[in-house]
Amino acid sequence: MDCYYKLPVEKLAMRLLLFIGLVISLQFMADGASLPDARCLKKCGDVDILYPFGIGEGCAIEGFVLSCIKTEDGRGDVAFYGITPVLNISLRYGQVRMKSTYISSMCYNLSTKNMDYNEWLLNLTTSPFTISQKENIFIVIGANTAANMFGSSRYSTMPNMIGCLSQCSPYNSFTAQDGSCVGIGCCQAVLSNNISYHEVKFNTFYNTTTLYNNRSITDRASYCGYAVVMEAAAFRFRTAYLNSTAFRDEHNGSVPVVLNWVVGNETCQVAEQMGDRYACRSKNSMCIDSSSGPTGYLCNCTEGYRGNPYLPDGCQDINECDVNNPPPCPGRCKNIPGSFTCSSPSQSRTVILAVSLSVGIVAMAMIVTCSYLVRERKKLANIKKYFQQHGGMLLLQEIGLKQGQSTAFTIFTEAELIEATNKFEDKNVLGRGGHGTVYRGMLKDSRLIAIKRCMSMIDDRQKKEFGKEMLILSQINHKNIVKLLGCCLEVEVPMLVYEFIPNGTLFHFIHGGNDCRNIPFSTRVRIAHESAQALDYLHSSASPPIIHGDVKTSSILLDENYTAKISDFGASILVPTDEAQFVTLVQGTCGYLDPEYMQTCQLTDKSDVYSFGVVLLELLTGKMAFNLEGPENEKSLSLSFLCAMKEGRLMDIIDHHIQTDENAGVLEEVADLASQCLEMIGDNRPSMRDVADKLGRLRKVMQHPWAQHDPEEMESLLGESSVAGLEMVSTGNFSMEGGAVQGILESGR
Ligand SMILES: Nc1ncnc2c1ncn2[C@@H]1O[C@H](COP(=O)(O)OP(=O)(O)OP(=O)(O)O)[C@@H](O)[C@H]1O
Repeated sequence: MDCYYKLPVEKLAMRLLLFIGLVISLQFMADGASLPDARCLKKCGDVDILYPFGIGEGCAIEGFVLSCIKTEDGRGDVAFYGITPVLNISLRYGQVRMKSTYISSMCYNLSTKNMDYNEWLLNLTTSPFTISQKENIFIVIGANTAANMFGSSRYSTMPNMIGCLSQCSPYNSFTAQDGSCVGIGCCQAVLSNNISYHEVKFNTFYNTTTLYNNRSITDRASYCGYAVVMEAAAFRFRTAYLNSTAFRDEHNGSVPVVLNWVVGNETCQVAEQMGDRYACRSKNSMCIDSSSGPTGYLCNCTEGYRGNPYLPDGCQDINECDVNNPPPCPGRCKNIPGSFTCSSPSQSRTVILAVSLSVGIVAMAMIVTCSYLVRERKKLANIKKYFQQHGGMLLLQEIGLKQGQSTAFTIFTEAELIEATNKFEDKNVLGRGGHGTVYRGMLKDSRLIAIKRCMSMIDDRQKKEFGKEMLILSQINHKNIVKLLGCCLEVEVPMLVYEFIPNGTLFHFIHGGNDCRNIPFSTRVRIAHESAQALDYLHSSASPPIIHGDVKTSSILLDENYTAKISDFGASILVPTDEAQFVTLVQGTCGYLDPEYMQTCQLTDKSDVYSFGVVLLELLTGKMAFNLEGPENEKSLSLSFLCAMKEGRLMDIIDHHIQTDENAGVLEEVADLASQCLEMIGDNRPSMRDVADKLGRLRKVMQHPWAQHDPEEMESLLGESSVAGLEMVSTGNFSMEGGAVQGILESGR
């Protein structure tokens, strides 16, 4: 608004000098300042209370104690410094923004017809605060107002005086304008330095008395003049301030003012030596000498940190890579304490590649290790499972009980057998049977072994009893039976470990090569006798009795002296003690199978006798038990033999190598014995004991050729009348027995 009226100049000497609530006689040092604890308020109203400020004693450094007071309407809180409300606190710049009610004014008093002067002084001398020179400005508002500000600094004895005159029409020819404070209705002057004390004085020569007196009847305007130190950025002149109370009203009787503050009364250099009294507590903080005076200092967080430097650990690392948008590097940004590093895109790629590669390798190594561990664990679980499944525990118990007895039965680990056979190498295969493959192996103590690795598992009943049965079989100790040394139970299908018999099978001996047929008769009878003794032992002396179940020339092995050794009885079964439980297991080999067993499916010791009869026939004839390629009536050796016997053409079928005069009698006896073994009805067959005895006697006869010419001698040798009719044979070379067989074979070649 324009100032049109000229008021008589009247000096109203009303000077209000108030010593304000901000006058604080404080030692605003950090001396022994207590740190705020959890109960100290962190906020009051909208103001964040940042240490060294605090609400109440114990929460602030001396001189920075604020109070949190309810607003008049009771709705909110306001932080006060003394009687002055705090607007906000800046730690970084060491400033506090406050509401200043120290607005000096001069207004025309209707009753006294004079000007009323209301002048303020502000004394901050003993406080840590100074009025910021940079942020504040001295303002004089009025149509005809002149005011001086007398200021002083705590640090200087030099007074600081500023004067400002504001005039506008009608006191001069200029009209005031909104936003313009150039001496027309509004005058402003910068402070010469940071001041800790100031007082305002109006020049009474300039007043609005004339203007008031000249006003029209209806003009009720209040023509006041104002003088104030306030925040420059918060002030914008309006002409309405000239003829109304708008200036005071607008700011609710107060204006913002910015104060500087410092901690301590010393310089950084001194403060840093003060130990506990040094206010910069955070380890990532630094001291800054005060810019508002020669002494006192501020604390700031060092570069790369932010937070409150006045608190221990108050300065926290800034993650520059996160906070900067765009990020501070074109490549890969990596935050490090107090800073960050950048790697160029290509470096980043290399790093990424290297990292991914290492992560990949580590992951791979972990996967391999894990799968190895899982495999090993599974393997161990399987070992345990199979071992238990196959009756290993029972077997261990039994072995424990039988300790001290002569049995040397071993439970082999799979690893031992793998090592012994060089990982079941093909060149160690001794032969492949119907149930599996047999490998030669050598144990650590240089003992040779034969390992039977079966293809399929035995049935469930046998599974449970397997270990136990193995132990029973291992106790069989007969010179003509292959010794079962042990077994391996920790695999799905158990493996059997036998003593190694070096000279192959009887089958191979008879049918194997061109000269093999030329086996002396005595050797054949010896082998038959030894085999019969072994079977008799299984039937009669083993406890419990054992049926071999698969007697054939390929399950009779020959040792280094060509002594017969019955093998493969691991597949045989123990004779059931309960008669009702006759075995219904179908086993045996074509050509050797007991015809009665074929009908009844009941395997008995007489089944072994029948099969042995076929072995006898192979020894006598040199023919195979079953010849698929032969004519119909000659396919089965037993059938063609029985036929020949019946038709009286025995010699047609007997191996011509052994058809000598001296052999004839015993030959017929053996043939007769074979035919008895081949009886259709099991009960009509002799027992293995009978067969073994007879073969034994026949061997004696052959060793005493003279007896063949003396029926009495013969009878006593044979020990039975049936051989009375035995045809006497001339003396042969009977000395070529046992260990001499090899010599025979060699001389026969
Ligand atoms: N203890 C051993 N010592 C040396 N060789 C052996 C031994 N046991 C078996 N063999 C060899 O392994 C071959 C296969 O044996 P296996 O007992 O599996 O055969 P099979 O009796 O012919 O067959 P099946 O298991 O069907 O009865 C035999 O023919 C023999 O040559």
